[in-house]
Amino acid sequence: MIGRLNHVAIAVPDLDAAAAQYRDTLGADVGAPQDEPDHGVTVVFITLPNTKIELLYPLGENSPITGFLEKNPSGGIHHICYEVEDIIAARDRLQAAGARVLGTGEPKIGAHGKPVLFLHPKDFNGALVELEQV
Ligand SMILES: C[C@@H](C(=O)O)C(=O)SCCNC(=O)CCNC(=O)[C@H](O)C(C)(C)COP(=O)(O)OP(=O)(O)OC[C@H]1O[C@@H](n2cnc3c(N)ncnc32)[C@H](O)[C@@H]1OP(=O)(O)O
Ligand SMILES: [Co+2]
Repeated sequence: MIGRLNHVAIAVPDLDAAAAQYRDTLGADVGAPQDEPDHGVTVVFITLPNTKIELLYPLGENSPITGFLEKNPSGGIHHICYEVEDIIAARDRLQAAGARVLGTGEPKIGAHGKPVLFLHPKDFNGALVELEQV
């Protein structure tokens, strides 16, 4: 059911410094910061030949990554995003298998303008999983 790895997200305490490090030190193709108010984050996408890295920084007062950064003040890998062809079919299959879909259970539009859902990290080996319909 899951397809390609769309991105690996890293929560960072300083978005400009992290973007500069990927651009200047690692020599990567780094995009501009994008505010995602529906998700409570500002993101910077880094395009690699085979996938993307998503740098995450909290936006607003109820950001879902505030607690994560408090626990990991130097930053850390926050989630992995897999592509699916049909996000509703994927959600229904996962819920039938007992996995917890986060939020309302209805997909939101993600940073690429496509529907996304998140799965509880405790149900997936401690790794928060995002699904993106492509
Ligand atoms: C723009 C979009 C896109 O790409 O298109 C995005 O990615 S938006 C990316 C940002 N959006 C999201 O993350 C949305 C989905 N996330 C959420 O709903 C939340 O962040 C949760 C994953 C439910 C965590 O919520 P909260 O921070 O309140 O958790 P909590 O402190 O109660 O944590 C419950 C347990 O989960 C663990 N936990 C929390 N966040 C985790 C993470 N990212 N990876 C692995 N484990 C994690 C905690 O350590 C704790 O374990 P212990 O109990 O063992 O200590
Ligand atoms: Co993401």
